[in-house]
Amino acid sequence: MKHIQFDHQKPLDFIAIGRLCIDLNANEINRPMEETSTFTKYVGGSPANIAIGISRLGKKVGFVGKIANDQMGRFIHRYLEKNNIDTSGVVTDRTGAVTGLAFTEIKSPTDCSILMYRDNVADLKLEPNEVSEDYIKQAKCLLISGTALAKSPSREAVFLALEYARKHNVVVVFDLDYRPYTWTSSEETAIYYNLAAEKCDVIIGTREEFDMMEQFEHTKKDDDVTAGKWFRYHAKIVVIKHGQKGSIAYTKQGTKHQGGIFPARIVKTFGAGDSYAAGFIYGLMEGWDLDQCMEFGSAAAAIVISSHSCSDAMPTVEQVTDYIRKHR
Ligand SMILES: Nc1ncnc2c1ncn2[C@@H]1O[C@H](COP(=O)(O)OP(=O)(O)O)[C@@H](O)[C@H]1O
Ligand SMILES: O=C(O)C[C@@H](O)[C@H](O)C(=O)COP(=O)(O)O
Repeated sequence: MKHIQFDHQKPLDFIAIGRLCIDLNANEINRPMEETSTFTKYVGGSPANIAIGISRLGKKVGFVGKIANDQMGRFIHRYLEKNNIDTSGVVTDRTGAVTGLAFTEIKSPTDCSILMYRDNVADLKLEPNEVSEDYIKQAKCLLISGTALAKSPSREAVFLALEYARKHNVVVVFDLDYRPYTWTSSEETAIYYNLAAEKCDVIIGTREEFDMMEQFEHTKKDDDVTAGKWFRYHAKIVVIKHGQKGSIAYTKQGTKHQGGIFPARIVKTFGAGDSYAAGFIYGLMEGWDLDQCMEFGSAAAAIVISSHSCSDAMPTVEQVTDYIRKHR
C-alpha cells in the first residue's frame, strides 16, 4: 500500500532547508571535553547531514540555507558541491554573521553531549525573499527541521518554503530536531513546532520531542495518541524514535509498524537520528513499504554511530544493504 505519493515528474528528488554548520568531533574519545585537545572538523547541522545522507544514497539533492562569508562557510559550500548537492539555493551572509559550531564530547559510547556555539549564526538569518518558489517547486520532497523555526527571519523563510511546497505538491517531511539552546522558551518552541507540523506530510521525532510539543495538552504521552493527533491535520506518516529501543511508525490508513535496531560498535550516539531520517526518507522515495524504510534507516544509523563523524560517515546504498545482509 502506498502511504505517500511523490510527483515523479519533478527534476529534483529532495531539498532540505535550514542550517549548514560545523561539527568539531573530539579526537581523544572516552573522556570529558575538558581533557580533549584536538577535534576533527566536519560539515554538520541536522538538515545538512540528512541532505548529505540522501545524496550519498544516490538521489538528486539541493539545499536552501545561508552560510557565513568566511573560511567555514566556504568549507561547507565546497563539501556540499563535492557531495553532488545543488547549492543554487545556498546564499552567503553579508552582515558578519558566523557559522554555528557543535563541539562534541564523547565521554563513552553511550554518554555523549554537544556544546553548541550559536550566537549570531548565519543559518538563522535566511530571509523569506531568499527562498525561491521556482526552486522549491522542482523538488519531490522538502525537509524542514525544527531548529530553523527558532528565530526570525529564518522562521518566516521556512514557513514560506512550506507554503510553496504545499502549493506545488511537494511532499514535506518535518524532522523535529529540537535543540533547546536555540530557543528562548519551551512554550514558544511548542507553539511554532505545532504550527509547522500541522502542514507537514511526514513527521519524524523522538518521544521527548513530541512530549515538548504536547506540553499544553492534557492527554497521556503515548505514541498512539500522538500519531492520531497529527492524522487529524495533514500528516500521512508519523515516526516516533526511541533510541536504542528502536522506532515506531504510524500511517493515516491505520497501520502501525515497529522498527528494531541493528547491532553497532558505537563510537558516539549522535548522528543516529539524521542517518535514520536519510535512510527512511530514501526508502519512502523508492516506494518501499514502511517496514523496509525503517530497517534501512536503522541500518544507516548503526553505521553512522559506529563512525567518528555524522556527515562524512553517511553510507551508500551498497553499504547499507551489505550491513543489513550481515546483521539481519
Ligand atoms: N544504541 C543504538 N544501537 C543501534 N541503533 C541505534 C542506537 N541508538 C539509536 N539507534 C538507531 O537510530 C534511530 C534514531 O535514534 P534516536 O536516538 O531515537 O534519534 P536521535 O538521534 O534523533 O535522538 C533509532 O530508531 C535506531 O534505529
Ligand atoms: O545538528 C547539529 O547541529 C549537530 C549535528 O551535526 C550533530 O552531529 C548531531 O547532533 C546529530 O544529531 P542526531 O542525528 O539527532 O543525533
